[in-house]
Amino acid sequence: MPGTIRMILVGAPGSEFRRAAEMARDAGADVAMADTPAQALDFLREGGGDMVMIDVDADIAGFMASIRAERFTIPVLACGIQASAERAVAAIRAGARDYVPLPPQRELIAAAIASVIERKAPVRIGDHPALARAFALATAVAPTAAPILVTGEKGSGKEVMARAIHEASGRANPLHVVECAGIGADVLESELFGHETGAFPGAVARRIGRLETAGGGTIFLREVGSLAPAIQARLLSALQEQRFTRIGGDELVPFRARLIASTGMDLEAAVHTGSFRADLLVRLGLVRVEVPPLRARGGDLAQLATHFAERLSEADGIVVRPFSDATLVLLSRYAWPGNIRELEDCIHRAVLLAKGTAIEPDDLVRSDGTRLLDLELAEPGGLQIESLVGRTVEEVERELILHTLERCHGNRTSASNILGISVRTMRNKLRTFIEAGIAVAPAP
Ligand SMILES: Nc1ncnc2c1ncn2[C@@H]1O[C@H](COP(=O)(O)OP(=O)(O)OP(=O)(O)O)[C@@H](O)[C@H]1O
Repeated sequence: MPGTIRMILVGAPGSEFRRAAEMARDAGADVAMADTPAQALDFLREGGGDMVMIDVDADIAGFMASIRAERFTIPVLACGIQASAERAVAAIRAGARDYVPLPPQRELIAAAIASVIERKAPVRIGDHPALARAFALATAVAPTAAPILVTGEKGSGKEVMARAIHEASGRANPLHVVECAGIGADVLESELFGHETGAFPGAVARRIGRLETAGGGTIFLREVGSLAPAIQARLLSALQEQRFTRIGGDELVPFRARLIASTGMDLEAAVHTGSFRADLLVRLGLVRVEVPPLRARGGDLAQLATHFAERLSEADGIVVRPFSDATLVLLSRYAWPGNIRELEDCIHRAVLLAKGTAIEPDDLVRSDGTRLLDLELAEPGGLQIESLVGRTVEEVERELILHTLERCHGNRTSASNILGISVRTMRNKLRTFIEAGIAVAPAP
């Protein structure tokens, strides 16, 4: 099933553990039962995994040390039958992310899975033409093996797009999501390519990497612009040769997976500064799908806000309140630099804060505590044509470009998308502005 997660359950094969495994399967996980931490490590080395649930009585500290040494980045939850609070706390101190009591409760197991792995149901809200065009392109190329580069601002829905492409591709294996930002280069290299025994001091056994476990499935590289140069070189070679070697080995492993990469960066600029390989960008960006920023998606905003308000109210057991008209206006005037993720968080806070019959402007608060009402927001459609009379087209165009760029926090691709011009045209215009000594918002 696309999106299935692999959970490794470590503990004595008693009935409570079997029951927990059944519930995890019901919650959508693919469960492998390991009797010991050593067997769990073998499972991880051979087939990878998305989360581990381990008996609170097992040597959790030792297990955590092993997975760190072997460069696994996997969330671990402790579980146990009538464990004392001290044991649960000790497990968390040893590195477990949470504690789940056994006998298992269905909701707790489901919540544990959902909290650790953000299993995003492929809900896709929105039908704005810019998004529809992006989906149409993505669907058209989905069945091919061509790599796809999904671009767009932070939180705009690039992973949602990648999941849609994967589903439309008909590839049976789950989507393998690999986070490239904020992870050490060594750890990421093992995660992707695997390693052989003795490849580095902690490599006590062979590990199979994502490129191998993915088989003929799809690998989604989030924030590909963060890849270290050595990994870029390895990845390029894997794409060119359709095979690769594990770290420290010389066996050639076939590479059959489809690659989807996402970026919120201007990769052309990264190529320019030398932090990203031009040849890799050509390979990865054979097909580009641009996810538009939320502020450019018109009516999608109200649709998404309503969807989140309903879903989050229900999840929190709160009565579903509609948005007042003033709230809808305020939502449409804010620029949403964090895009759909920011909208979702803001609506969640509003759902919790609202006390009246509707969600009011007062209930819209940013994560830093600022009320949207207190911000100076642009009036949609507030542009007075009269104010333009007497100015040259060139002047107005320049102002429009510079303001749009500023609202997009310097992101050239997003700004050109909103303006309906190519990135190349945008760059040429910006060059002429800079040459004329006009300040231009720097690229993010
Ligand atoms: N069309 C959509 N319908 C409903 N929810 C959406 C849609 N697009 C995005 N979301 C939600 O918005 C959030 C951000 O989406 P996603 O993770 O795909 O963004 P992203 O661009 O990949 O983020 P990042 O820049 O951090 O990598 C997620 O919670 C996702 O479920």
